[in-house]
Amino acid sequence: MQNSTFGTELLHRTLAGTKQNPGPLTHVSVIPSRSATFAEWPDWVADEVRMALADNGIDRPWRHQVEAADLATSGQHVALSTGTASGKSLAYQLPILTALINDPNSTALYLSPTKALGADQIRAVATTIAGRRAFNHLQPCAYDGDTEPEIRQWARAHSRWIFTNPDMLHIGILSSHARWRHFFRHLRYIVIDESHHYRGVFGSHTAMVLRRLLRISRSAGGNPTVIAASATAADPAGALTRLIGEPAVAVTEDTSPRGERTVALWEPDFLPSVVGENGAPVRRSAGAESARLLADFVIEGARTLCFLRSRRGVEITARNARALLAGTAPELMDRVAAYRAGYLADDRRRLERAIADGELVGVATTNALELGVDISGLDAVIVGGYPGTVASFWQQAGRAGRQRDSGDSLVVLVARDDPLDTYLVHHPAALLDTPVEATVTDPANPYILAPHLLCAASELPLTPAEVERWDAAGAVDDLVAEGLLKRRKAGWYVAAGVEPHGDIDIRGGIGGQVLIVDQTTSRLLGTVDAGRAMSTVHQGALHIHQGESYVVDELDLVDGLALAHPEEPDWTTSARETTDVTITRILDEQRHGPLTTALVEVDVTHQVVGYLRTLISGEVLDAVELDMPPQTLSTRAVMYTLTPEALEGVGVTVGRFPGALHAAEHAAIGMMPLVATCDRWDIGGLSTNLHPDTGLPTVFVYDGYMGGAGFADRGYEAFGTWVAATRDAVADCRCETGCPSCVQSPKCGNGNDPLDKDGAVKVLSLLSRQYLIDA
Ligand SMILES: Nc1ncnc2c1ncn2[C@@H]1O[C@H](COP(=O)(O)OP(=O)(O)OP(=O)(O)O)[C@@H](O)[C@H]1O
Repeated sequence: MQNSTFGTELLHRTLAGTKQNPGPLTHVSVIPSRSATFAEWPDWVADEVRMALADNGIDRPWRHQVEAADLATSGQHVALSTGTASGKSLAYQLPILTALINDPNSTALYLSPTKALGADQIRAVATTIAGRRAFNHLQPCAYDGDTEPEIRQWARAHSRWIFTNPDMLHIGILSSHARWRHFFRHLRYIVIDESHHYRGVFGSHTAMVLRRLLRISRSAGGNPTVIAASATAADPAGALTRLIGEPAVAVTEDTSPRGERTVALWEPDFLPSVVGENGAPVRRSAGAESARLLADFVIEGARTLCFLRSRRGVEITARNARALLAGTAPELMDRVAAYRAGYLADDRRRLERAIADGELVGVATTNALELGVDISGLDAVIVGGYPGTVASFWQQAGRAGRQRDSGDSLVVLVARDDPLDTYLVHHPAALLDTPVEATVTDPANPYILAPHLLCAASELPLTPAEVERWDAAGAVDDLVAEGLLKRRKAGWYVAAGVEPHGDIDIRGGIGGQVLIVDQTTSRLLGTVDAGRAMSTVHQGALHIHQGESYVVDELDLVDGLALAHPEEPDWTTSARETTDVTITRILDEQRHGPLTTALVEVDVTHQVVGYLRTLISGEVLDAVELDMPPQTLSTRAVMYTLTPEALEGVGVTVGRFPGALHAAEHAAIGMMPLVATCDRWDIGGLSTNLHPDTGLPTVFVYDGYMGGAGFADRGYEAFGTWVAATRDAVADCRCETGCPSCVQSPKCGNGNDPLDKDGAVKVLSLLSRQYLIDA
């Protein structure tokens, strides 16, 4: 192991208590500390701004802050991509505050993916300008779903810096842009904070909302410059360009100071007496292992944040850590708490203060604390389960370090029972030396584009130049044919009576919605995309809402209602569904000897046939049958075929085709997030030893959204990297015949049967070899 440092010492002391053989630690790296590089204040920065910052303890800017601010001031859209707590806020505050002082009419718009982050940023700005007359007329104000109607009216009339989110921008601002005309005419800057969050379907919707924002502002006479901030973005300039549809430049060199950071990768052991599906072994859960580490770190006096993927996981981990402390250090029990979205704002603020001033030593949290909230300077971060993207991992890791004492810190990633987690803890370079993944968006998806075209046309007539720029001619023709758009001299208008804004749920996905209602109180708990309702809120499904759990009593597809009641069972549910795929169009195809890969349009027909109930330990309680109608999804898929001869040539006999292809498909789905910014629940798959459209053994991996979300396209582009990593993940797993860490899938329609782990390694090796030979 490396030099004795804060992180490695803390690890050593923690490991002293584990008996596992081989030990849980699969890798340790030490990232050295770095000192700050300062720059001079640019001449254009208003004196009042400089003085306000100095009073807030900022005497000199770091170089990257000035670089980004200079670019924005010169009118270039800029993406600032530097580490967590590297002062990205200052980089946009400098040009905005200066512009707002110099031009008493100018305005600014701040967008964040969550309301909590927006609230945090307003507080930061309010603190900076508090008590200074020069800033009296700024009136920064939140404008989101929580803002009272009177305040909204006031904000429209008086605020020069509005803090909102893409949802509100779409439904509450662009839809009534005439009332915002003065604001848009003088709009100088748009901030897109945490811009890597705009990915997949949400990102594609947001991309269209931003294009609409820019056109409305320009038509009102404004000419805003976009400043995007993200702790971690691959190709930040390209990502921002894709998001706003206009050229952007990037600043990526982080010049803020940082303490030494030790990163450890940790794989929990198998549980000796627990049996999973089809007799597979089960590892100790990432939550249970994280609770143990959290308790250990707290005993060592290390201020620790522990990130878990679910709200339920957060509650259980905090409870388990406290239970462990009850036995060894009861005086520390009250210094461990849970934090997640869904708590009341006051409770959250209280917890944030308690974390900041050290009253709380250990906190289990969801990614609610990953975004922006200015909490840093902690000693350790436990990441309980890979958060899905390299970007999120670094964002969470970045909560430790800097500010306090030496700023040295320890970050531990605890693997979950999942092929991607297994792969990463055994291939540290894929996590630690890899640039973060490119965000995937697909605003050209006709199911996303068409409703936004209607919104755009209802806001201002669509011009031929815009239709061309948005590559929307086909979609516009379809909308005209449906009678929703009308062509007139000045462009396209919406037909009378069409009110398109309310039909788009920019986070929910595509298509209609099913309402989830607590039938004991008639309270609306939330909504789910109609296409996903049968697999997520079927009768008997466990539904978690803001940390409270509910069990669904009835799913009424005709009325679009799922009726549930509160219940805290000790099991979770996962739907089992059967799937058929038909190829409707081949978009691109490549032949590599016996292997053919293709990007295709497909119709996927699903039928939910039942669900499994699984105990928190991973043990399967039972399987329940359901009788549900089939439904069809038109989407895009990446697919491959192999000839039977090639499969037999690598030792997979005909009888083993189904198990080998099925296992290879599951693992590939689990590994897709490595190359595309998606979750395994965003995609689905099908494998068959003989597909009617190809006449060959075939595997499909498709986007789980109408029209696709761009994931299959990424899988097709990055096919070589994706299958090679999948092969390694399966081959490296220490189980004998397959487990959830490699080839079992938590949502398999066939109960994870048949699965042939050895066959999958042979198939994946063949794919990898063939693809490389002929690439
Ligand atoms: N030039 C500077 N000199 C000293 N401190 C600074 C400087 N710039 C920013 N800071 C401080 O660094 C801390 C982190 O800044 P900030 O929250 O803006 O970072 P961020 O990059 O936006 O964080 P996140 O990744 O959480 O969005 C704040 O406490 C801020 O006051």
